Amino acid sequence: MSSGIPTFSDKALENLDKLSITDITDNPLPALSQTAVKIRDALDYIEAVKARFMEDEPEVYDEFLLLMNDFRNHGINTTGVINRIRQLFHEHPDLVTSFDKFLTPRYSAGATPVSEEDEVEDEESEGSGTASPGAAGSRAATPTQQDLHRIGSLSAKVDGEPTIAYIQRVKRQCDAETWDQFMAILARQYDDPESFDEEEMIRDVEELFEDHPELIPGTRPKIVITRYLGPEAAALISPVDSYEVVLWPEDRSCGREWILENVPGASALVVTVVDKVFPHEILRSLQTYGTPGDNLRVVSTMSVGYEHLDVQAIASRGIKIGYTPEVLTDAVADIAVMLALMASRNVRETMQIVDQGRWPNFNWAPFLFCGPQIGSSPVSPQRTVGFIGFGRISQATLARLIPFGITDCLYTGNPQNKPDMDRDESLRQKLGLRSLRRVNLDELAIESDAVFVLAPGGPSTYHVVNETFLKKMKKTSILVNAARGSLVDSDALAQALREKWIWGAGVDVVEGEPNVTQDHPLVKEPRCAVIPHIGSATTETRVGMATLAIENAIAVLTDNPMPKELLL
Ligand SMILES: O=CC(=O)O
Repeated sequence: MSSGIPTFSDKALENLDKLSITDITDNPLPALSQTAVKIRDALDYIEAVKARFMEDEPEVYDEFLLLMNDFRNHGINTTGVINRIRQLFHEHPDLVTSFDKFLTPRYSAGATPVSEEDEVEDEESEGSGTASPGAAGSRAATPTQQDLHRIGSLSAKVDGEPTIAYIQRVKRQCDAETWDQFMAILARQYDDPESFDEEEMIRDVEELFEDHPELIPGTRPKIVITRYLGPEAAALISPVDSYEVVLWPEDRSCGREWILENVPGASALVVTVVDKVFPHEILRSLQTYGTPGDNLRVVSTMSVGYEHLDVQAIASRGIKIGYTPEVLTDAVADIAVMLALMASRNVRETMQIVDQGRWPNFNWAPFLFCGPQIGSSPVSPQRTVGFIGFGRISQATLARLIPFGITDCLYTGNPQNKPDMDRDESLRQKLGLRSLRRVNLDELAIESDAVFVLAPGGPSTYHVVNETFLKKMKKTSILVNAARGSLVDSDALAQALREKWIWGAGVDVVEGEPNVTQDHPLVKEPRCAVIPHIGSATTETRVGMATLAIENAIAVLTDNPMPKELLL
């Protein structure tokens, strides 16, 4: 069938007890009752619509779900829903055809819009009994309008959470026996529609999920957010009230106690780069609630770096991790260039002259405060930049430096990854560089006029810039760190500046931050421009990061692919 909705033999219309989500989604079915087939057809249809539209036209899928909900709540009648489906899917005739299979012959007979008279007549003749097993007869597994009402029934009860997502959540979070009991409760409404009592069904489901309160229909997945992330991000969570949002209300870091108190029962945890308390404590805290990771499905950080997360521990519990690469590339590349200029042009020291009111007594002299020019010039026709790490941010920084007159580029890469000569050659040509080469750390230190540290933190890059490295650098060179403090040995850098092994430094990150005070060795060095980790701090970038962090979390909760999942 073109719709992707399978048909079933009569033999398959048996044995409701054997129904499970595996039957519904994964395997050829051994034997299904008529009721089970109907449920499955409805779910399959919703899944097919979702697959068709979710990626490129999510609004069509949303509209379809709303339509089903409206129908279920009698906000629209059968004629209305049929006509709207035909409009909505007018470019997808297979979906219209599949939908017709849910209808009685009267409605499905033609593709032309149906009239109000048809509606009245049909509802009179159909009554409520057509969904009962006894009425299956020749129409076998074809659900009726009544069944269509029921497609929406679950979604209404889960407070806006799409039916499929709710059912998949139940499947994921309960054992096989509970799942079978759940399906049996749902199937009752199909088997005996006349005495079906919705309140009773909800009560039974509530009782069934006594130990899993988050699965009770109407109980929304809980999202814990450690900081208000601005109106754009907030708008992503609030419109349908699909989530129970627990938000730290103050404009300062929430601290570990607050996270530990609130994370039990949460399905998603959204954090920032300053929330360093997990995962050990959090996972321990979850143990008091249930098996760690049972409820918590995603940790989403509003940062590209993830050294504050024990990613291995989180991932090993099946919890997904979201992060925010790309959106901050430009902002961090801007800061890297700024720090390079600040370091080479003595900005820290010269601004202090003004700040301290010493300008009036400042004795101008031809070479006072002169630093190395960042780009090439007739006096120094070659200028080489070196990048420790050559990812997106390094490449964006390099592109920004080209107009200054950079002539050559060196970089070090992750030893696990092979050099990509073709990529390097095409980048070299594109940027008009004389050379662009991957080298080892020694060569990079020796040859570069400016070294940019832009690699991820963590054990494999710990103190790559140390005394040995700094001693190899040119006396006129500068060092910029806009990555993570842990890559640079602060004491060695302070000594290098003090003893003039290198010219200057600019750092946005310092090991041990934010505990960096006036007596920190780097702060005491006038040739070191220190700024407090503001690399991504443009309004546009932070909005992008905040919304991406929330989108990552919501994607997991709605069983969609995460826009930016950290894959280990
Ligand atoms: O440092 C900032 C980030 O990791 O996003």
